[in-house]
Amino acid sequence: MTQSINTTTMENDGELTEDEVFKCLSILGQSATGLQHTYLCLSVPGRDLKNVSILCNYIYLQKLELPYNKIKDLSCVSHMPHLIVLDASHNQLTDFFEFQPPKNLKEVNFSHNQMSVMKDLSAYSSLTKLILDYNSFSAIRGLEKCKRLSHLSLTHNNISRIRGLDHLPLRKLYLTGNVIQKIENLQTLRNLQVLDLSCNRIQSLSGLQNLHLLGNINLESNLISEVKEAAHLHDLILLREMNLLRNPVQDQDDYRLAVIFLLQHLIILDQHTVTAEEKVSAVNKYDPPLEVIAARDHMTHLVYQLMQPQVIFDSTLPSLDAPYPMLVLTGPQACGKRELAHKLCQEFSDYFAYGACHTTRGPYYGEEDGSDYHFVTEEEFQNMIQMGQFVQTMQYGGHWYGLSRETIERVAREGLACCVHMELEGVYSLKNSYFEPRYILLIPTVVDNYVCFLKARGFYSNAQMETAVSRIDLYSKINRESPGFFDNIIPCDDRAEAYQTLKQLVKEYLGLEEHGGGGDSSSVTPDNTSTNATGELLAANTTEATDLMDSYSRNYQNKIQAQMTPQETPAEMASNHRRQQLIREALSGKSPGAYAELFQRSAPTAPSSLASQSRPPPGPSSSQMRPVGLSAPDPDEDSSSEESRASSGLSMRSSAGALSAAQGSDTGSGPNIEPLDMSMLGQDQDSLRGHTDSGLTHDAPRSVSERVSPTLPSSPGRPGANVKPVLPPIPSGRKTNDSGSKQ
Ligand SMILES: Nc1ncnc2c1ncn2[C@@H]1O[C@H](COP(=O)(O)OP(=O)(O)OP(=O)(O)O)[C@@H](O)[C@H]1O
Repeated sequence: MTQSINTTTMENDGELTEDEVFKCLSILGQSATGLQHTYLCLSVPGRDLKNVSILCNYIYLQKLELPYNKIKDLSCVSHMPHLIVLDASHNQLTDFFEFQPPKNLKEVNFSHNQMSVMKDLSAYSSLTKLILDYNSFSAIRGLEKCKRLSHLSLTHNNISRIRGLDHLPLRKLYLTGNVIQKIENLQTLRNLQVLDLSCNRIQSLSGLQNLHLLGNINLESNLISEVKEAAHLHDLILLREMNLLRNPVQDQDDYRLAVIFLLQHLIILDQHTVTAEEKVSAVNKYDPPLEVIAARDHMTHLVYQLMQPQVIFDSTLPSLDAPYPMLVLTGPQACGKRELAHKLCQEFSDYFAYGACHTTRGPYYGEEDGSDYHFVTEEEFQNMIQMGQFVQTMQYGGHWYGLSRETIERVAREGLACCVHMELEGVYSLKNSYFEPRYILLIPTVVDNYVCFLKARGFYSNAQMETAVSRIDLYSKINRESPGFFDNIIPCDDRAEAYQTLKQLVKEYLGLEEHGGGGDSSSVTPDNTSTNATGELLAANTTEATDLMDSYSRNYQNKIQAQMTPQETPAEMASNHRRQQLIREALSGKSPGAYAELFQRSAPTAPSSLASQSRPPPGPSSSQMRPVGLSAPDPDEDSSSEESRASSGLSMRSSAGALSAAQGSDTGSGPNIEPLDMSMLGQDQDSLRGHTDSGLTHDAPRSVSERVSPTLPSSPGRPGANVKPVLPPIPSGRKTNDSGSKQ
């Protein structure tokens, strides 16, 4: 198809001439085979044209570009039924689409004109792209029938409300530079992929929730002030790019990490690529894995403890090599662990005492202060943290729970092992400490029964019950994925049965029963091979459990880790063998004297590792504590035995001495324990974390077996008055004697 053109060359002021048209006309897209696919295009930009009426003659034009002119009248378009693309941007048009609709008109650009009112565009149903930037529109209207409109740009107008767009197939919507205050009426734009609402007055991101194809949102220069607004976009899993620059929210601490955490699919935030490190930091900060929580908890308490004067707990340090015996019952809330712990401590009162944790929750009916928990205020609890009094803490259900050093100490002073109950996070945390408890998981296996029990208790809201139930899976997962994490697992659907199993197990731990005598009780091996309690399973556990001479065989995890640590030298092995033999003989009554000697040498000895240094004093009530270096010289100390020195950590004695000297503690006065003022140190929790991350890396969470050399003998029993021969090494039996040390 050819266009006949009258080539009159006369040029009037601002009037488009035929000559000009001729020069600017082009035929695009002509196919090699013929003329069928021609695309007739006229482009006359920036000529200060005012009058383009001559174009009435060019009825076959398909693309008309007249930007940067001074055109006020475009009625000539009425004569172009084939027009597909029209660009009349940067002109002086005041009328909106004042021409007969070309049937196939698809793209129109009227930006930078002087239009103020959008009118009905029903007749322009082929429109796919409409650009109306920099006009004076105050309302969006007339687009209802534009059923093919996928690109709409109305930037820099006076639009105050988003409306009139319902059900349009828009993929790109640009509304920059208006006066919009609220994101509304977009929920039917299911195809929307790009949304630009920058430079408006928007305060909330609500209203975007259903736009599931959104991949790019620009909200720069708005009034969004809360990070939590990003949660409205949480379900937009295709969202890859977002811009919140120049919003008040940018001033919030950790804004970027918080948004990255809330919108984990983002690739670009505020025009910067989101790095993998940022993603990991965000998760660690806002939804840390249990290990991370525990490591932080441990580091916090360790640092607070280290800030206190260093003392030795003579009740819990009979030997540096002998971990204080503890039993931890763990499992989801109200699985019966507290009740079972009490029962066990009653029945085995010669061996165990209940360690009451501190909590900020109020007492339930019938709960007595000091018996189930020590009930304290939030302020008291925080003070205790700052005084370095806790071994571990956790928040559960909005309340704090913590096991204080003094709780353990109190039981230890009685010459008993401490039995506590706690949630999984507490277990993780304790595993970072130098304690080596046995962990028994009590797990409901019939969820319905568990739910019934929770309901029957009448304490819990639905949300609390849901949390408790959901944590069953958490415990199971840990048990599945970390074999040996728990030393034993006991189904607790039937409390009486569970107690029998627990009792049996404890007897075996204590060596009060023959191995494998589990009878009908039911326990599960740590690798969760079965829920059926058979004597075989118990026997398997029993073999493990009764080897109390070796703290490294206490659980599989320790064993695995021990295997990964450097092997003993032959000399060390021989030495350890001799010493273990000595201990065994002492326990069996053959040579108590030798064992007692060994034991006594080690008691007043300084900590042998940083972990040991962290055995510091909890609180002012710890009358049993002595600052390191203040202990009276042990008359029985025998410097002749190098082996004994090694086993009792003598190699660190000098450093402990230095510490006490630095404290000026040779006056003999007790330790002056002050709460740690972190602000004085210029440390908040986060910077504290930073310090421990960098400066204290040697204290980063590690397993016990990593911290204590596997070459050291472990778990010797208590000398002398050893009426419970195979009980784990309970400190010194001051319950009945040695009152002199309890001042
Ligand atoms: N120091 C601690 N560290 C971690 N978890 C703890 C600690 N002390 C208590 N818990 C656990 O916190 C959870 C909530 O304790 P709380 O006593 O309020 O619950 P409960 O409804 O009485 O249930 P339960 O009978 O299990 O104690 C329990 O699972 C409990 O074992």
